[in-house]
Amino acid sequence: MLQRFLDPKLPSLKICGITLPADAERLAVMEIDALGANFWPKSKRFLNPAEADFLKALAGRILRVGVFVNAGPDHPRELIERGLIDVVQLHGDESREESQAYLDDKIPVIKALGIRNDDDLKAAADFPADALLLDAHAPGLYGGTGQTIDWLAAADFIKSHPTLSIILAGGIVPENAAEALATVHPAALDTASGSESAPGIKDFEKVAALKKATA
Ligand SMILES: O=C(O)c1ccccc1NCC(=O)[C@H](O)[C@H](O)COP(=O)(O)O
Repeated sequence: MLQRFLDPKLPSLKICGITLPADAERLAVMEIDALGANFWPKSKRFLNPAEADFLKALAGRILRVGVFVNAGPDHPRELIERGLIDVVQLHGDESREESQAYLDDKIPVIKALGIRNDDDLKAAADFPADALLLDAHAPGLYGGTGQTIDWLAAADFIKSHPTLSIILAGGIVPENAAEALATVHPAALDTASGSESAPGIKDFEKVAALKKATA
């Protein structure tokens, strides 16, 4: 599933920040490629791992990504072992070594990077991960801000690094998703605030419009 999700010829959609079992089920029924569940306790979209067993039933139907911020090595692995998630998304200040350790353990890993400028993009190029998620720089918040990054710079970066798998995040909404794909050509789009009616509550009119724009 990860391979299909990251295939640049078939742009994918990841809906991040799900908190409700019914929303997760509906995303799977709609054949959305991936969902993100946020296990950072300070997120407005925090999903308590003790209440996340509903993710098990979605195995094989939708790629399940667990979002972590500076969680250390054990917590993400525990959720993988519990069968709740397929992929670890490191969305904090995690080091190259931490990310490499997931690759060494054959655990799929996405590293999110807050992008301010070209230097941040250059530094991203050799980060060890299955995919890089380019997000807006958000000190203290880390993600889910609705802020966009410089799409033209991201497009240049992708063009000059054709072997990298890049997910574009930050301020993706139904109104700009098609343009984001046409401009940047990422393997996938990722959205949290652009697909909800309130933090952690998905708006399925927006989800349907996002799916249409990425189809
Ligand atoms: O959404 C959050 O609250 C969040 C908090 C801390 C780290 C990551 C977080 N979200 C992860 C995502 O993958 C979001 O989709 C991404 O940051 C883009 O968010 P948005 O601009 O709201 O679409």
